Amino acid sequence: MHSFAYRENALFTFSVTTLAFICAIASFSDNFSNQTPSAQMEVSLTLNITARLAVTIYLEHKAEEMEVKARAPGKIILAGEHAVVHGSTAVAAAIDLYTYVTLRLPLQSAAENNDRLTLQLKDLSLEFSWSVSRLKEVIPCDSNTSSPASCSGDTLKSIAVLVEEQNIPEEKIWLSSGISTFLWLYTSIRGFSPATVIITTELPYGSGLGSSAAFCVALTSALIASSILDKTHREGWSSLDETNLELLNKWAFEGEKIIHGKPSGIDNTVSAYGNMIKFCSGEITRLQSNMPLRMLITNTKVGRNTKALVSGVSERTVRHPDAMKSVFNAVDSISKELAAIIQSKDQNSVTEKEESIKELMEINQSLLQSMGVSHSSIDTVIRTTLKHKLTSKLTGAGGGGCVLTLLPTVVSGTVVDKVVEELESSGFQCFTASIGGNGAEICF
Ligand SMILES: Nc1ncnc2c1ncn2[C@@H]1O[C@H](COP(=O)(O)OP(=O)(O)OP(=O)(O)O)[C@@H](O)[C@H]1O
Ligand SMILES: C[C@@](O)(CCO)CC(=O)[O-]
Ligand SMILES: [Mg+2]
Repeated sequence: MHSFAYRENALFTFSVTTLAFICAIASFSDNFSNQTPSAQMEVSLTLNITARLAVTIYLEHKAEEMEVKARAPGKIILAGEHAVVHGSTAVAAAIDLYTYVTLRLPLQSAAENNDRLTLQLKDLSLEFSWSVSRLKEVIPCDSNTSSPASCSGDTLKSIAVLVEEQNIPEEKIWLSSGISTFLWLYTSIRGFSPATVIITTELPYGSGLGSSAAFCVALTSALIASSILDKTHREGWSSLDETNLELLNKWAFEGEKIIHGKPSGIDNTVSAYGNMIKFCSGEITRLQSNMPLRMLITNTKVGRNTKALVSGVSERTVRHPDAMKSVFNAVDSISKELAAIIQSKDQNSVTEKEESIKELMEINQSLLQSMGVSHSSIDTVIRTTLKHKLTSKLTGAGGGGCVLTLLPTVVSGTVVDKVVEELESSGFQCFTASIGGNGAEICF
């Protein structure tokens, strides 16, 4: 297991460094005054470096645990939600609201005194904890695979027993799928080992901004980062390399399957890779926006659940396959056109491009309505913004949740303030977020 290798490695380096340090001190006292100034400088430098290394490694060795942090962004879907599950193209962008994961792994001696896996959801003041032996007893061993695999129905049932034992408060029962996903991802990637995992998020839960994907991506990033051997301390956040990004995206997709049932993969992909993407049947095209894109995000605060909404659309598709096929085809065209406009370098004025985007959003919203995923709260936001000549569409799974309103460059701050005031007086919550930022990042 990684923590063992890490400790052994640290011990070895510690011994070698200490030896070098002692030798350096000995040579310092005997010969230092007889050396040339440049040789004296070299000895001082060696002493300095070895001393620092020894202290760092001593502290690391003395530390009882190793800590890795990761974060992953939420997203907005500009066009194509739901239809993307049925093979249409969709366009999504990362936003600068993140889910953060801190993974604390006890080193070997401390692990002997602590055999628990603990999950802390800090924003909700909730903590869940299992003994490692209980996890081993209940979760089948075949779930511990080194490459991304789906969680079988039987394993999920076993995990559900472990979640039930935690007596989640009734009003927070919607967390069950997230906690099952946590247990599946953790035990699959790190096996049955003790740890404390702390989660905080800036994203509203279950509101269309990809809280489930950001949770899966951030958690997987931290788990994968814990097995990267080069843990040289770096300032701030850094991205993962392409191989690890691909790996974590596959795991996060498996996690999303537990929460969503039948995800398209767009949410975990945009959270992992960041920026703006065009996505169709697993194929990712990274988009380079060539125009300013400002969106107001309104959270209707109407709770909903992506899994139920996605399966509602699938049921409608089974009942009316031909009609729904036409709907999905229309959405596919909308997404492709939108991606082309955003990327276009032609001389069309920004205003013209914004007019086209506005219309595409309107058509997309009508098609989402025909899929049965809109909601009266979404209609209220659309009507309110339309009074100010602004266009809105739902984003994510709909059924409540968040709504996007395009803010064209010509729209003044006064108009935006008025719209926000009106929306907030209806009990909604408005915010803006920067679009197209970084994807998953880690920090040691
Ligand atoms: N920080 C978190 N900690 C634990 N579980 C989480 C967290 N964030 C999301 N979840 C899980 O994800 C579920 C919400 O996912 P859901 O897909 O329904 O909404 P969403 O991802 O916010 O919206 P959308 O899928 O439309 O973008 C929650 O009920 C919970 O189980
Ligand atoms: C509704 C949906 O299209 C987007 C949810 O953000 C589901 C998915 O693509 O997995
Ligand atoms: Mg989701």
